[in-house]
Amino acid sequence: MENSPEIATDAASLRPAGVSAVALSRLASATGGQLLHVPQNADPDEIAISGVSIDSRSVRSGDLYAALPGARFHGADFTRSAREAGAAAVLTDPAGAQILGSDPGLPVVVTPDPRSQVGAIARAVYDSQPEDGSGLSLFAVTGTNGKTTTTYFTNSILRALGETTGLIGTIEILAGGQRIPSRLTTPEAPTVHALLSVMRESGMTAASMEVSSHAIAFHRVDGIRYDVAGFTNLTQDHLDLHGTMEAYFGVKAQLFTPERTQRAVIAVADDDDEWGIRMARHARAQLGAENVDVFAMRGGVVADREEDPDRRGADWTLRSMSRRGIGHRFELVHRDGRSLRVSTGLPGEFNVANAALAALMILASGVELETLQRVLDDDDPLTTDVPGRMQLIGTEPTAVVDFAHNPDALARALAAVDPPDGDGRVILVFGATGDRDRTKRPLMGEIAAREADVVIISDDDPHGEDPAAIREEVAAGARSLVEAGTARAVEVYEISPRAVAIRSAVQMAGPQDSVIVAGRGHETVQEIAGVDHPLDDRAELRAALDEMQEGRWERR
Ligand SMILES: CC(=O)N[C@H]1[C@@H](OP(=O)(O)OP(=O)(O)OC[C@H]2O[C@@H](n3ccc(=O)[nH]c3=O)[C@H](O)[C@@H]2O)O[C@H](CO)[C@@H](O)[C@@H]1O[C@H](C)C(=O)N[C@@H](C)C(=O)N[C@H](CCC(=O)O)C(=O)O
Ligand SMILES: Nc1ncnc2c1ncn2[C@@H]1O[C@H](COP(=O)(O)OP(=O)(O)OP(=O)(O)O)[C@@H](O)[C@H]1O
Repeated sequence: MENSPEIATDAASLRPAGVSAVALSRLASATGGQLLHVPQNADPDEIAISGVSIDSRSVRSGDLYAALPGARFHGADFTRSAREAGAAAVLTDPAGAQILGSDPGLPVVVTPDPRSQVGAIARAVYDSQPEDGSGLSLFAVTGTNGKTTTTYFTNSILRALGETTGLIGTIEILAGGQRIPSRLTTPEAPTVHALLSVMRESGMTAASMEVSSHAIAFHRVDGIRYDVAGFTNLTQDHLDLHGTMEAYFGVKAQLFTPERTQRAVIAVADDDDEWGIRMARHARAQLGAENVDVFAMRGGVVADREEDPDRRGADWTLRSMSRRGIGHRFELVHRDGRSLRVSTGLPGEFNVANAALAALMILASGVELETLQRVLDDDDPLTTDVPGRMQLIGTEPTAVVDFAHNPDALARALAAVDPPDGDGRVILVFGATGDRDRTKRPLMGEIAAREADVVIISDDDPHGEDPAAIREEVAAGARSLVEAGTARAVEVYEISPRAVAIRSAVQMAGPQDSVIVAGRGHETVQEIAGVDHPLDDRAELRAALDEMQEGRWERR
C-alpha cells in the first residue's frame, strides 16, 4: 500500500510508504485469540491489515484498531470513530468485546491481554526489523536519569562515524527527514515500529532510542530487538507506577534479556551502587558475560567478586579524569589493557558517565576501537547540545537550565553548578510535578536545602493538583533541614508563578553566583488544571538576564 508523504506533527501519523498487508486470519491466530464477527460473505484470509493503531484518533484506512483498557477509558468505547476512520478490524479483551456487543460492524479479535500482542503485530505489519538483517542498527538507553543525554551522545558519535541516524526520545523524534516534537519518552508500540520502518525507508542506517520504564511496563517496545542496550542508573522515581524500587528494577531489567537485546553496557556508579551491580549481574546471567560490558565510574570491582558468577568485576574503569572547560576529559581502561580517550563539553560528572556509556555502546556494536578513537578525537561528538540538559544560558552569573526532576538528578545538577573554591552561591529555582510520585517532593526539598544556598520553590507542572499544596510538600522537606540546622541554605522562598521566581533568582545573583532552574528543561508549556500555558525556562532565564544587563532593575 502507498501512503502519500506528509509533514507529521505527531509521531503516530508517520507511517511507512511500503507496507505489505498481512491477513487478519494470520494475525488473529498469532495472538491465540478468538476471531469473531467476520461478515458472512468475507474470508478472514482476504481481510488485509495494513496498519495498527491503539488510538481511534490516529486510525488510518486498513488499520487494526487495538481497543485497550486504560486508566480512564476503554478503547472499545471509541470503536465507532475507529471504524469511521477506516479500521478494518478490532483487537480487544473480553471486557472490550462486551462493550462492542453483538454487532460491532467490524471483525473482532478477542484475547485476554491485547496490549501485550500489539508489538508483535506491529512488527509483522510494518516489517520494522526484517529477518534478513537489513534493518537499522538499534541502540536503546534505559535508566532513571541520563537517557536523553546518552541517546544524543550515541546519535552524535554515529553521525561522526558516517551513519545516517534516527532518534526517538523525550525531546524529539528524528525520522524520515522530519523532526517531530515528542509527547512521550517512548511512543506506543505501533508508532515505534512504524518509525523504525520509516527510518529504514528513508535510508537511515542506525537509530538511538530512549526506553522508559513505562514503555516496558506498557509493552511499547515489545517485538523489538536492540543491537545494544545501555543502562545509566536506577534511583527513586516513578514509584506512583511501580510501587517499590524492587518492582521498578524488575521492569528495567526486562530490557536486558535475549529477546530484547543482543548486547548490553551497564554503568555502575561505585561499589555501593546496589542497583547497578544487580543489573550487571542480571545482564551477564541473561546475555552471557561476553555480551555485556560493565563500566564502573568509581571503584572498579563490581562489589563482591565472590558473588559475581564470573568474578569479572568491571570490564571498564575510569582513569585520569580532569576538567576540560566546563566539561571533562578522561580515559576508559579495559581489564585487558585497551584504552579509549574520551571528552565531553557538557558539565557535571554525571555527563562523564553518560559519555562513557555512549562510547562503550558504540564499541559494543562492533565499531573498531581505533575508528571510534579517531572520531572522538577529530569530531568531539560528545560536546553536542542537548536541549534543556545542563544548558548554559548565561555567565556572570552562571545561569543554567536543567531537566533534573527527581532527587538524584537534582543533587547531581546542584553539585555540577557549585562555584569552585566557595566564591559564589548556588541559587536554585525548582518545583515538583503534580499527579506524579509524591514521595519525592520532601526529598527534593531536603536536597535543595542541603546543596543550594538560596532555595526558591516554585511550580513545575501541577497538572490537576493545587500548586500551593505541592509547593508546601516540597518546602516541608527544605524547612526540616533548616530547622535542624543541617541546611546549607539560609534562605528558602516560595515564589509563584515560575517566571517571577526565575526573575527573583537572577535579581538575587551576583556575578560569581550560579543560578540553576531545574525540572522542566526543554519543555515549553506548563500544564495547570488541564490548561497549557506557554512557559520556557530558557527563554525566561535569558530574558531575566537581559533585563538585568540592561539595568532595568537593581540587583538585590
Ligand atoms: C500511565 C500511562 O503511561 N498511560 C498511557 C496509557 O493510558 P491509558 O491506557 O490509561 O489510556 P486511557 O486514556 O484510559 O485510554 C484508554 C485507551 O483508549 C484510547 N483512546 C482514548 C481516547 C480517544 O479518543 N480514543 C482512544 O482510542 C487510548 O489510546 C487508550 O489506548 O495509554 C495512553 C495511550 O497511549 C497513553 O497516552 C498514556 O500515557 C500518558 C499520557 C502519560 O502521561 N504517560 C507518561 C506517564 C509516560 O508514559 N511517561 C514515560 C516516561 C516517564 C519518564 O521517564 O519521565 C514515557 O515513556 O513517556
Ligand atoms: N547519568 C546521570 N546520573 C544522574 N543524573 C543525571 C544523569 N544524566 C543526567 N542527569 C540529570 O538528569 C536530568 C535528566 O537527564 P536526561 O534528560 O538525559 O535523562 P532522562 O533519563 O532522559 O530523563 P527523562 O526520562 O525524565 O526525560 C538532567 O537534566 C540531569 O540533571
